[in-house]
Amino acid sequence: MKVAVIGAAGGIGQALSLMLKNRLPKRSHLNLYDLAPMTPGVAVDLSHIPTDVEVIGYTGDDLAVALDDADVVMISAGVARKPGMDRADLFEINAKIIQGIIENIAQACPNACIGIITNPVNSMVPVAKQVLQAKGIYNKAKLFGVTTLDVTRAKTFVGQVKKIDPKPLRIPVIGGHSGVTILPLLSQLGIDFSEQEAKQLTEHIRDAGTEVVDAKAGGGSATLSMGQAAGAFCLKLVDGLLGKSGIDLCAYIDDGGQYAGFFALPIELGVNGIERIREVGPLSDYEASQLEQLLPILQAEITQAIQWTTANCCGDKKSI
Ligand SMILES: NC(=O)c1ccc[n+]([C@@H]2O[C@H](COP(=O)([O-])OP(=O)(O)OC[C@H]3O[C@@H](n4cnc5c(N)ncnc54)[C@H](O)[C@@H]3O)[C@@H](O)[C@H]2O)c1
Ligand SMILES: O=C(O)C[C@H](O)C(=O)O
Repeated sequence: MKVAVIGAAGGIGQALSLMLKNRLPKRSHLNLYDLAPMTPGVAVDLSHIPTDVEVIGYTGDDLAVALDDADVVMISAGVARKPGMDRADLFEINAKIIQGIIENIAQACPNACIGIITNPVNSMVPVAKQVLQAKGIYNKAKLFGVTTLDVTRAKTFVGQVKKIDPKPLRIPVIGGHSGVTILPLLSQLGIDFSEQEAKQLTEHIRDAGTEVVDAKAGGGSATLSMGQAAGAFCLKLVDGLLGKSGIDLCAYIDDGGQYAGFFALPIELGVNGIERIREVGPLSDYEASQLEQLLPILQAEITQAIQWTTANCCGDKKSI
């Protein structure tokens, strides 16, 4: 397996790369790229960990070299928010970064699975789709917005409230990755929640990113929990690509028009990326009302992405 991490010298990139150096299958290759000149040094640092994963760091003009023939590309390149900002405020600056990276992927590793961590995820994934479509290589089974942290948080907070071990919990989190578009399906856990508990937990999961941003007081957003979540996502993707069966997770994917065009859904992974989209299952009345409210918000974020790509890079191509 060859995995490339783009944005590898950043807070998430370093935590993610550490996990991958330790946990990728033997004889894997881990390529790190970041604009930051320290990136080869991050790779040298990691290379002293005794695992059978070769790690090489690239910077400057070497993005295409870092991406060459990658099976999986994890993207955390971009800017993180500060207190008082919404994820959507990062749109302009991060859309240009995603566009550039995806154009390089189209050349260097057109068959790679792509995991987008960069915010706003709700819009960056549709930007990536448009760019891939314009290059004629879009494969909806291989493009993912990484929403694993929402599931991680849902498990942690339910564990805290109910005083139970969070590890074995399986909580689908659907929708998107911003404020009210994050919809944890607590009713599917088989645990009794009062109406107030379900509402408070849902709000806590939705606000958790802002909680970290505020607590870091201008020093960025979640990096360590996200590095761990992105690592878990990537390792599952790799397991699927290697043919392991029963690999499930939730991710923000092309929903084929079923919800908003893109939507976080439970999926099964396989040798070609997304093997199948699983049924969402029954929703409580509260969850159904939240779903209704989030759809127009998510649609607007996707429309913004389509309009931006149409104006900036892919105007002559079909939109979502
Ligand atoms: N999906 C999620 O759940 C989730 C969670 C946390 C953060 N994020 C997002 O992830 C992104 C990264 O967060 P972070 O905390 O790691 O930020 P960071 O500032 O620590 O790291 C970002 C890195 O990207 C690099 N970079 C910028 N432009 C680049 C380019 N064109 N090519 C290569 N590298 C480039 C920077 O040099 C920096 O090292 C942010 O947009 C943040 O909002 C997403
Ligand atoms: O909140 C952020 O800006 C980062 C990330 O999306 C998160 O959920 O922690």
